Amino acid sequence: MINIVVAGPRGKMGYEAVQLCERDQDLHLVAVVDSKHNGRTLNELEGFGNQEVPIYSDMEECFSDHKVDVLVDLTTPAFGKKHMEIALTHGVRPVVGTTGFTDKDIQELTRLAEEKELGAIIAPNFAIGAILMMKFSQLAARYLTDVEMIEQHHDQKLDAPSGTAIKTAQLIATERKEKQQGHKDEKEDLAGARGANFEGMRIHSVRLPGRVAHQEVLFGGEGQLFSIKHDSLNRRSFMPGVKLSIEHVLKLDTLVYGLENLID
Ligand SMILES: NC(=O)c1ccc[n+]([C@@H]2O[C@H](COP(=O)([O-])OP(=O)(O)OC[C@H]3O[C@@H](n4cnc5c(N)ncnc54)[C@H](O)[C@@H]3O)[C@@H](O)[C@H]2O)c1
Ligand SMILES: O=C(O)C1=N[C@H](C(=O)O)CCC1
Repeated sequence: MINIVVAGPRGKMGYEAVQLCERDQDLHLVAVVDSKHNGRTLNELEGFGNQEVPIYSDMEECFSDHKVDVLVDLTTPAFGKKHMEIALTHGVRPVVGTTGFTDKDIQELTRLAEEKELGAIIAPNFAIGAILMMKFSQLAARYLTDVEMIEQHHDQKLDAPSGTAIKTAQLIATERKEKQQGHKDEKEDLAGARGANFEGMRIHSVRLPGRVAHQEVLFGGEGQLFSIKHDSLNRRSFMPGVKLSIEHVLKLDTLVYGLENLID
C-alpha cells in the first residue's frame, strides 16, 4: 500500500485523483489538503460518497499527523512550488500535475530533491497520448524546422501557454536551432496575433468553455504539411499517468520533469 495525500481534492483533477485512490487497491488515501473545510472529512462534502478521509488546510500539520509516501498536487500555479517544498522537507515525495513552474522553480526544486535524496515528479501532462505527441514532435522537428502550436483548453485555466505547450517547445528546441519564422518584415497589426514566441516557434492558446485539453503541433515544409494532434476528452485520461508517476517516484532520488523521461 502506498500512502497518498491529494492536494486540491475539490478541483476537477483532484477529484479524479481521489477516485483513482478509491479504485486502486495499491493506493491508500490517508488525507487531503484543501484550502477550505479544515477538520472535516471528505464524506461530509457533496460528491465524495463514504470516504472518511480527514481534510487539512495546513499541509505541514497533515504531514505531522500522518505517515505519507506521496503527495499528489493538483492545485494552482500559485501553490505548486510551495507544496513541493513542504513535501520534500517532510520526507514526502511529490507528484505534481499543477502547471505554471518557471525554469528557476524547477532548478531550485531539483536542488532540494537532491539534497533530501528524494524522488519528485513534475508532469505538465499525465496523458500517455500527450507524451507521445511531444516525443513525436521532437523527432519531427529534426526534419521539419518550421513549427507552430495550437493548444486549446477550458476557460477556467489560469496559465497560458499551457504547461504541455511549453514542454513540447522545450523538447523541440533540443532538435532545432532558434529561428525566425514567417516573413522577416512581418508586423502584428493587433498585439498577440502571431502568438507567444518560444525561440521562434509560435504558440497559440485558445480558451473556450466545452474544451478539456487539446494540442496540435503543426510543421510546414516546402509543398507539405505535417501535424500531430492530441485530445484529452475527459480528466480520467490523466489518471494512468498519475498512477505511473506514483509508482516511479518511490524509486527516484531526484526530480524528474516530464513523463517522457519515464517511458521509452
Ligand atoms: N498534468 C496534467 O496532466 C494536468 C491535467 C489537468 C490539469 N492540470 C493542472 O492541474 C492544476 C489543477 O487543475 P484543475 O483543472 O483541477 O483546476 P481546478 O481549478 O478545478 O482545481 C484546483 C483546486 O485547487 C484547490 N486549491 C487552491 N489552492 C489550494 C491550496 N493552497 N491548498 C489546497 N488546495 C488548493 C482549489 O480549491 C481547487 O479545488 C492546474 O495547474 C492545471 O493546469 C494538469
Ligand atoms: O486543464 C488544464 O489546466 C490542463 N493543464 C495542463 C497543461 O497546462 O498543459 C495539461 C492538460 C490539462
